[in-house]
Amino acid sequence: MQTEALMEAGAFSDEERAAVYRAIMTRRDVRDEFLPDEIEDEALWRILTAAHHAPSVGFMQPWNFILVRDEARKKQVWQAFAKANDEAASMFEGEKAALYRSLKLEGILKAPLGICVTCDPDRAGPVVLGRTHNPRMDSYSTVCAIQNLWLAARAEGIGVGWVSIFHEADLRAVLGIPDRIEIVGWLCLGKVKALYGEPELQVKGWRKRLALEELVFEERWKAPG
Ligand SMILES: Cc1cc2c(cc1C)N(C[C@H](O)[C@H](O)[C@H](O)COP(=O)(O)O)c1[nH]c(=O)[nH]c(=O)c1N2
Repeated sequence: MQTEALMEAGAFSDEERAAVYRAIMTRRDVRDEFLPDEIEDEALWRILTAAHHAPSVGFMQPWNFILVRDEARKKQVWQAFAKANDEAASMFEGEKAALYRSLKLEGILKAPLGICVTCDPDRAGPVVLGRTHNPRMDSYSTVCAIQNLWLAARAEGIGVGWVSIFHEADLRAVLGIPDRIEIVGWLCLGKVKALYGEPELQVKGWRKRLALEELVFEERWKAPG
């Protein structure tokens, strides 16, 4: 062990621990609660720094963050969403379809900042430590970065909404993203008036949080029920 490279690893103080869990429990996906106020550069950089400190396979750090503030560009992104969302609505049936159409599933135009998070599979060369047997590991790493960003934003009082209802090719065309780069998420960021206390999809009757007890198994897989 290279002891000179190690840091202290004890549990956090009660207050620090409470703050970490508070960020986790009160993080919400934001669609409609955005305020128009700009996010300060310092806060944005702290949030992006948190994202950049996520774990990544082979420490490849495959992410990029494309910051989009231009209204015309956001309008193009929204149009790509609107097309896909219409298609999505037709995939549900009956009451579910009606409920789907009543949901607002993005804040692309309302949020002052859009961030397209991408994954570059070539960032660390063709053979990556840890990705040798599962090529999806670089995408998973990028998702870890998004989660760090989401939690740091919560601590900064900034809301984040993840929008995934797009044809990837449409977003690629709008943002000039080359084919070899994967688009992992479109994030809407902005200060917020308030947040839902529970997931909005639960509040609006789409789906409830599952009981953790039914999801944790000892030793062997168990079919539900
Ligand atoms: C990969 C991925 C993709 C999406 C989402 C999340 C994630 C992780 N979510 C947000 C999702 O609906 C939300 O996280 C859950 O409903 C739980 O709510 P809270 O995040 O706790 O508020 C989401 N929400 C939405 O309104 N439109 C969308 O396109 C998406 N896409």
